[in-house]
Amino acid sequence: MATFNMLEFRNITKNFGESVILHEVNAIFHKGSFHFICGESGSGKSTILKLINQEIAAEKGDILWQGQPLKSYEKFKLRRQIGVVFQSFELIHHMTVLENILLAGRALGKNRQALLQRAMKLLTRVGLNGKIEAYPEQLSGGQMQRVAIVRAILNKPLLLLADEPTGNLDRKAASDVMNLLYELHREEQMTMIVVTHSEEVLAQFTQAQRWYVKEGDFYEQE
Ligand SMILES: Nc1ncnc2c1ncn2[C@@H]1O[C@H](COP(=O)(O)OP(=O)(O)OP(=O)(O)O)[C@@H](O)[C@H]1O
Repeated sequence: MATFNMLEFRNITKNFGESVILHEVNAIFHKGSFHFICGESGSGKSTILKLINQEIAAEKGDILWQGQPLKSYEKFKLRRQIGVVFQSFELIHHMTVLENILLAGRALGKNRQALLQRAMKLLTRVGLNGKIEAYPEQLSGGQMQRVAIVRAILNKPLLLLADEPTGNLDRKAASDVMNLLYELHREEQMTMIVVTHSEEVLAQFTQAQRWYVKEGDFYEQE
């Protein structure tokens, strides 16, 4: 049987106008692994997540997902397989915690009862089962991010992308959210790629793989 890497960048070049963000970079992300993407502000960290999530396209090269060019997948299929968490939580303010979470599942056409069960299990797991009827504005930042994480993993994606998930949180909430992400990665065998520029976060997880984006290059720290 053919073997393939879960996610692979092959000779990817990405420019914005005259700025070269990535120049012929290669990278491999294995199934079940946990990665940080680091680098200075403006270096291209979010750009890498946006390329994986097909929000933007590369000028040159291929991104392979499960051995096939990412661009050959239908978007809705990728949405089931790749979850995303943002710095700004991106919750819908007029919807309750549970409605926010179920909306993502419904959009992907899954059975409501199964989704509800999974949502309740995850909300209990992240300590928010008492908040299902609350609205986002009634939650702390750390709680909002936990809701966003539950929403992103409701459909058991193979890969979770997180763009500065602790960027809007105080030190304690940031540490709790990062611990939660790492634990969920272990419990759900979910591959994760987390963008951060926080030295504190990096110091907390020395076991994770680190990638740096710098002046068009994208490389793994040995
Ligand atoms: N749609 C776009 N059009 C033009 N330039 C862009 C676009 N998106 C990003 N850029 C530029 O590309 C560079 C990399 O942006 P990116 O958001 O990936 O950086 P980053 O490393 O995530 O930064 P930060 O840590 O500040 O969030 C920046 O100089 C940015 O201004």
